[in-house]
Amino acid sequence: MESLKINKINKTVGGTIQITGSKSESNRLLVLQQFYPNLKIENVSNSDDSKLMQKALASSLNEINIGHAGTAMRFLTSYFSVKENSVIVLTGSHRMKNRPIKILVDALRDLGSEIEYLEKEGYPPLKITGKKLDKDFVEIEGNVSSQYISSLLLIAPTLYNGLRLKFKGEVTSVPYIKMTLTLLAELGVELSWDDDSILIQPKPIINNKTVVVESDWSSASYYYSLVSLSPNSEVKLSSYKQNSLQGDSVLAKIYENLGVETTFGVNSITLKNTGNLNPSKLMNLNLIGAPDIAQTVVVTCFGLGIECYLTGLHTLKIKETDRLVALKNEIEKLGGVVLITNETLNLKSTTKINENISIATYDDHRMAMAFAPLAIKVSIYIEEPNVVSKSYPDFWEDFEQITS
Ligand SMILES: O=C(O)C1=C[C@@H](OP(=O)(O)O)[C@@H](O)[C@H](O)C1
Ligand SMILES: C=C(OP(=O)(O)O)C(=O)O
Repeated sequence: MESLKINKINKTVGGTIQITGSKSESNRLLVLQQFYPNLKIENVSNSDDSKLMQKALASSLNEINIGHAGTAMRFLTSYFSVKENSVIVLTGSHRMKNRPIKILVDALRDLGSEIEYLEKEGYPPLKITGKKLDKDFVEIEGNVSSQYISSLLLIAPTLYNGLRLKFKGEVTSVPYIKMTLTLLAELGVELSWDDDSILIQPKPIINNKTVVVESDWSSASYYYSLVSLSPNSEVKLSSYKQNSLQGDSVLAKIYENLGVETTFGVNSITLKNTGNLNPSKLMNLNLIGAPDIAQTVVVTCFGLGIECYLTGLHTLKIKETDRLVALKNEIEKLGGVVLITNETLNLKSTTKINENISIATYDDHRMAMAFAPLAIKVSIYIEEPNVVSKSYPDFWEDFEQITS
């Protein structure tokens, strides 16, 4: 097993980092570019997930393996369903074969798609026979993953009559649905969202358009954590904007309470440790709209010795790993106390952090990146450090640059 030792950081953290485009925005735009070839995309994410998406879209093979990339799996299921005259087997990593997809497949079948399960009912791999879909209304459950909804929305303007999508029950990770809708609207697609229904009008062609992808806010979260834990630190990140499509930009607000001030410049943000922290304060947050920053926030609070109570975490169980269990296991190795349910996490406040602990990463990029900032407090080992490439291949070089 490969493992990376990060020695306790003695320097004040500081520097400037350029992070590539959001993987969520990139993977949406890459699908849309297939429908609208006159769409140009700049600052595309260099993540494995976006490279896998590009490779899949360019592939002439009849079996495509998208590894651990959830958005690629979900978005391509709809994409290949409407790609006429194609028969594709869409598969992924062992974990992907255990991430549910039934809700999306049922919705696509209701619209007329031909999709078969090749192994376990409700899970990848899928055999998808592309065809023209002529229905224009579908109902879908919204509480398991917003990616199923985004996936349908991405093909919606290519359907002859567009699509009316009605939600059953509560909808999770809503900012990601808004991101999809905003990108469609930027391309000129007419749409509306009223209560439990989204209506997308057909749009067979668009005018020439260039979209510059904003850099990835989920990747920025690890610098928020570092700055919060490192007194007097200051880090500049580009290219970011105040009016973001990414729900994880809520970081700026959340970390105000964790001693980090965010200043928006031209295309950049500067994070500064203010030292304004009330260590007795309980961080009580609902992260239903920003599930990917849960690990970062928990580890920051642990490093600061602050109790936190996070809710809205039910989707964490079906991500790259069961992130609730993974967080509990690893924080408890470091000497913390974590109570979890299927949708909440309560970290108790502790003062001591065990040194030289080896953090398991469970094939989850965010486990590796979320625990790295604890090196401000203690020397730590990160197992399988290369997992970071799923979303942020340059993470370790960038981390090294500002911490040494
Ligand atoms: O649509 C997207 O780009 C994403 C939606 C979220 O998933 P869920 O909707 O499954 O929570 C998020 O966790 C994932 O990293 C990216
Ligand atoms: C959950 C994530 O990705 P996905 O669901 O696209 O695999 C993530 O990047 O944290």
